[in-house]
Formats: sequence, C-alpha cells, structure tokens
Amino acid sequence: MTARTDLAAHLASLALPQALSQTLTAAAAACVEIRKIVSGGALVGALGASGVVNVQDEEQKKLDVISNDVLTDMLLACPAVAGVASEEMDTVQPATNPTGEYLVLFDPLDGSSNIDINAPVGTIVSVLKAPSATPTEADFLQSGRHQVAALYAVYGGQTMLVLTTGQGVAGFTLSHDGQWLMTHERITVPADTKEFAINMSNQRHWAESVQRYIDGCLQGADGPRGKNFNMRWVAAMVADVHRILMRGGVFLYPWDKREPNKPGKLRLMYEGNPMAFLIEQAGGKATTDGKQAILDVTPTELHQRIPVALGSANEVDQIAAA
Ligand SMILES: O=P(O)(O)OC[C@H]1O[C@](O)(COP(=O)(O)O)[C@@H](O)[C@@H]1O
Ligand SMILES: [Mg+2]
Ligand SMILES: [Mg+2]
Repeated sequence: MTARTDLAAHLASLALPQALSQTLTAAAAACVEIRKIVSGGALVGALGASGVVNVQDEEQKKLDVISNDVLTDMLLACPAVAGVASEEMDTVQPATNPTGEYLVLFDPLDGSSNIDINAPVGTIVSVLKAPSATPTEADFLQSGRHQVAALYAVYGGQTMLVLTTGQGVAGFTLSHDGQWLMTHERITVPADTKEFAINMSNQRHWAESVQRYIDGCLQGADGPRGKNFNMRWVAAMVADVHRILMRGGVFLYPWDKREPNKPGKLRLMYEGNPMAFLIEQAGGKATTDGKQAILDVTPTELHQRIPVALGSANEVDQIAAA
C-alpha cells in the first residue's frame, strides 16, 4: 500500500510561507486535542452547560469554553501567530510574542446544541495576515477575500480536517495514531443538486423570496423545478457544509423577521468567511442571498452576523432568482 500524504507534507507541497504553515499546524494540532475531549464526553466532564452567557447572548456549553481555551493556548504559543479572536471571547487577544505574522479567528465548537446528544460538531478557523505584530480589533476586520487560509475539523463518525490556502480544497482524516492523512485530494462541489438544508421550523419568519425558493423545492417534480428534492439539517454548519463539499447541496441560514435588526444567526468572521472561502475554492458559491458574495462583505464588527446561502453553484443561482 502506498503511504498517504500527511498534513505536513501537503503544507510543504504548497510552498507556503513558513509562518503560515506553522499557524495551520498549530490549529490542526488543537483540533486533535479538541477531538479527544469530544470523544471523552461525560467521562471527562465535557457535557452540559458552563453556566456562562457569551458575548453573543448565547449560553456557553462546557465544551465551547474548553475548546476555546485549547485553541487560544495552542495558537498563542505558536510564534507565527500575532493574535486570536473567537466566538467565545468578547474581543481579540493579541499574542505576547513580537514575531507573529497571522491573525486566527475561530468558532471553537460549532453546533453546540449537538454536544449533549452525541451528534456531529466541529471547529472552524479563518486565517488573515496581521497588519502589525501587536494587532488591535480593527486589524481583524478584513473582508473574507483577505483570508490566506481557512479550515474546519468535523468531529463525526470520522474526524476530518478540510483545508484551503487558496489552491483548491483538500481533506484529511485523523488516523488512530493521531496523524492527519490526506484522503480527499481535491474536493469539488457539483454544480447541480437535489438537496437543501434549512431550519424549516423558521419558515413563517423568512422573507418572501426564501419562501418562494423553498416552496419550489418542496413541490418537487410537480412544481416549477421539475425534480424532487431531499432535505437535511444537522444543526451544525460544519457538518452541513461538509456534506455539501462531499456530495453537493445548498445550505441556507437566512435573515428572518423575528429580529429584523439582526442580519441572520451565523457570524461573518469565523463562520461565514472561512466556509465561503472553502466553498468557493471547491467551485461552489457562497452568498448572503444568492447574489452578494460573502467574501466581499466589509466587516464592521468582530461578532457581526450575516445571512448565508451557499453550496452548489447552479442551485445558489436559483435562490437568487426566486
Ligand atoms: O438551532 P438552529 O436554528 O438549528 O441553528 C443551527 C445553526 O447554529 C449553529 O449551531 C451556530 O453555531 P454555534 O454552535 O457555534 O453557535 C450552526 O452551526 C448551525 O447551522
Ligand atoms: Mg458556529
Ligand atoms: Mg460555536
């Protein structure tokens, strides 16, 4: 059997700046540690609520806090990292070392409501160039087009890491001895699909165009789309996006009228942007509404929310046309 390429060899083959390779290696190592804690579950005290509400006004789970600490500690210990920002921290945390070149933003544990039911969760990471070695919050507010890398780890039946540095998308599976081995060399999203993902329980709150698009899918072969659709909702963006990268589909978390001043549920800097970079690099489209590319949105706040409609390119065009 031929030996598989590991993450280190893949990073070397991309001829990245050494500091970027170091940053990605540190993020990937943190995901291995988080995987161990996720796997331990109740045995290691990882389930349940932490009793604290985060800056998003959401109750933190213990695993949100633990994962955040693992990533923060391991990334700030990496000399290539100038600072970090997270869903679980009010503001950014600059590194104390003067050599950092990259900013790392993360959703340490995505799909928090899945933790206690042993369903898939993940970690999402975005990497930007640091304008200075002592970054401020304003330095992190760069549009997604400025990302130099994005990755996620999904802690499911297998543990996988999916990475882009702007040269396509590659997938790695965690081996029993803790190595990230390449199993998916060049991931592409099929342009067409018959599968959509949306939280249907919010249907009555959506804008008219989203209602029309989903209604067309639900009518199946008898309706305007002329084909039957399947629906999936894992309640962890990381797992829904992973499915789309593996077999196509669309994922929507649209604006809705319950809180009209909130643009959506998901966060731009550490959910929308890294996933949009991965989806675009795999040939899909990642938008706010079928039209506006997420990567072109100019951020104004670290924890900014954004509507999301991403996935198979032709299907995202259908969302735009609805
Ligand atoms: O509760 P809902 O409406 O199903 O929302 C699920 C969505 O919320 C999220 O869990 C938000 O992420 P966090 O768990 O990181 O807060 C997404 O991963 C997922 O797509
Ligand atoms: Mg999340
Ligand atoms: Mg989270």
